[in-house]
Amino acid sequence: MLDQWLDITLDGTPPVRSGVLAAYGYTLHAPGVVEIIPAKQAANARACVFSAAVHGNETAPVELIGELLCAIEAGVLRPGAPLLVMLGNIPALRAGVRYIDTNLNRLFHRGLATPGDEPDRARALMAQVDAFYARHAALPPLHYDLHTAIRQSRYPRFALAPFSNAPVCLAHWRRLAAAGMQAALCQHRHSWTFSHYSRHYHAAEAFTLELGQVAPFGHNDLDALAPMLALLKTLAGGGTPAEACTERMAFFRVVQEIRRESDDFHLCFADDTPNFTAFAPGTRIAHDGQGGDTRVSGEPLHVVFPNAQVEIGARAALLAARTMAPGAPGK
Ligand SMILES: O=C(O)CCC(=O)N[C@@H](CCC(=O)O)C(=O)O
Ligand SMILES: [Zn+2]
Repeated sequence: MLDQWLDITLDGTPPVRSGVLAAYGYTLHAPGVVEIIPAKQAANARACVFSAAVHGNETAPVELIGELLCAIEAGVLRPGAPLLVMLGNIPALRAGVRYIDTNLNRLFHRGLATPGDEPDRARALMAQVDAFYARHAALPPLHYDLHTAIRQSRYPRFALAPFSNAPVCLAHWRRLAAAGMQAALCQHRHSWTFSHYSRHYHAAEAFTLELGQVAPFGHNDLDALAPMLALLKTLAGGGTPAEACTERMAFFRVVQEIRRESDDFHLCFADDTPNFTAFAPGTRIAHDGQGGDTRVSGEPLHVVFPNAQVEIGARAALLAARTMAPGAPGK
């Protein structure tokens, strides 16, 4: 069943809703939401949420989670931790597009009152996460929301830490370094993404993980993601993840968010500029008919997720400053 989970989700016709095997039980709680409960919970187990396809055209994370579920189904991986696997935007996944009406990854807020299919899906996903963490309240909560980026990147694999007053534990960064993440970006304010939801409302170890560039199914470089798959398997098995020195990663903090305020908006650099490209102080980055010009001030800043085509009022780019690696000598 688990190895056909993507097909079942896309067809919308699950043959069975739950099952019990020797090593684990599973329950389909909702379309695209499956929970795996180990027969024997490991001592180091965390309550693990792995989500993918919050943007429907980001296929590498779906393939990666498919590999994980196949390993469990084949008996190669014995679950040792409760695991909630979620596919975010199923209609967008079917259509191979980022979203249908609005960006699902801006809607994860308990006060969300907007009507519509994507807001309804955000409410359903938030409720599933709440119920899962409540069922496993004795375990540390963890949420990896897996994505791929629209553009090329100077660091193809990078982690975003949602805004929080509590710093990220050094061990969490060290795990991501061992899993092949090449950079980290700490958000400077609430952003109402799915990983932010778990961090903000559940104090989970939560990250958005960018795992390369958007590509159609079958065109993703899963070899580059082998260390990340190993981390997902270790967490699902309830094991102790490998750690590596944080100096392997480049660290950044967001200092400014550029929003598109009007139709008359453009970015002042080439469309193929990779994520994390640095711009010197004084450089004009964006022009908006309503908001005016945005220029780099103070220190060189690195542009991340530039996208002039976003909805009016939405984030069109982040500007980030380089910081020291946490735990590096001298810190
Ligand atoms: O490449 C892009 O422009 C967007 C890739 C993407 O979907 N990124 C996430 C990041 C979430 C966060 O800011 O934590 C998003 O934009 O939702
Ligand atoms: Zn995404």
